[in-house]
Amino acid sequence: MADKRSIDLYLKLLESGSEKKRDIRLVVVGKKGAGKTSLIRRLFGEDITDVTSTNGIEIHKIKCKAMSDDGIWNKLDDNYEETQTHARLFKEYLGKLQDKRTIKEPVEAHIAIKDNTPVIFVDESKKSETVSKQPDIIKPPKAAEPPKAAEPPKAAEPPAEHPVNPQQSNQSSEQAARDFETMLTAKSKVDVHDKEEYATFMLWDFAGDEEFYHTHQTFLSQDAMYLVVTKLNEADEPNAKGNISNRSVTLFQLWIDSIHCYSRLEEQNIVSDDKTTTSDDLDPPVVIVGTWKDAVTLEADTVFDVYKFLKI
Ligand SMILES: Nc1nc2c(ncn2[C@@H]2O[C@H](COP(=O)(O)OP(=O)(O)OP(=O)(O)O)[C@@H](O)[C@H]2O)c(=O)[nH]1
Ligand SMILES: [Mg+2]
Repeated sequence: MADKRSIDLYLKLLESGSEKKRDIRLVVVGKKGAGKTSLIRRLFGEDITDVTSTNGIEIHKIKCKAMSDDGIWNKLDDNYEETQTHARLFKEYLGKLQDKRTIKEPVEAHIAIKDNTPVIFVDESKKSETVSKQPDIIKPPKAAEPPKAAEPPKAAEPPAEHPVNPQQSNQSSEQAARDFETMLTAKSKVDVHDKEEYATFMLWDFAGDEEFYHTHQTFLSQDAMYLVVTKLNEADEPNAKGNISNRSVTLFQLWIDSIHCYSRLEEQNIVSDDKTTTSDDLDPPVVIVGTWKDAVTLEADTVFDVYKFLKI
């Protein structure tokens, strides 16, 4: 809800928890016409006959569900977004409920309600503190029956219901709990025992046009992986070998340098007993893809020498 109270509450809740970000970004860069879009289409198993030059950046988003154990990532269908949001909310909500129930045993969770006040779960141990801090909260009367022995928390169970003032009970708390449960379990079929993690795989297909280059800098970051695509057949252009003035090769070098401006790991000097060696591990990771192999006329070794010269 967009009222002021809800927004404040929402912002507080945002600060109260955290989760691992599992999104992956793969950025594909290289000279115009190098075959970036064709490569991506091939990777997606799509047709490449109608590929046209990319304008700006084309972003592909693929929703994945990752098995944490075997590392296999599965593509999800279109309604993933809502399910994922609900799963995130619901797991957090359940975690909080379970904490309340298991910290103190037996736990007697009450729902303190006040009109225009968010639902607050008060546990016995903190009752006095909570009540004194929030004097306006109406404490529900104690249940006639003795509190139940602590049970293992059940998955989709709403907060325990206690005999409370009918005016209160009919209002926000129960309704909210019911709505919440319905929304999360019935509609989106969230499996709360689901141990899998969700992530979005984003593939950025950059335009190779040199006019776009200065804007590309804005989008390069260390939290990505890169594919640098280069036309192998242009390595045999005049002066290519050992000559940085070859346009194709220069642009290739430009991309490698630009990406590594964001390097997280400085080149490390590893000192061992007898010698000092240098680690070439650079972050972010870059995969080099040679395209137009079918059009290469030089020997493979000669092409390799051109790129070797660049000391990448
Ligand atoms: N012969 C040959 N043609 C290719 C190869 N890869 C791509 N092409 C062709 O090269 C042209 C340009 O390919 P794109 O995939 O649009 O290249 P791009 O790097 O995305 O180009 P921009 O988006 O303009 O930067 C298309 O006509 C492709 O069919 C290849 O390996 N061999
Ligand atoms: Mg393209």
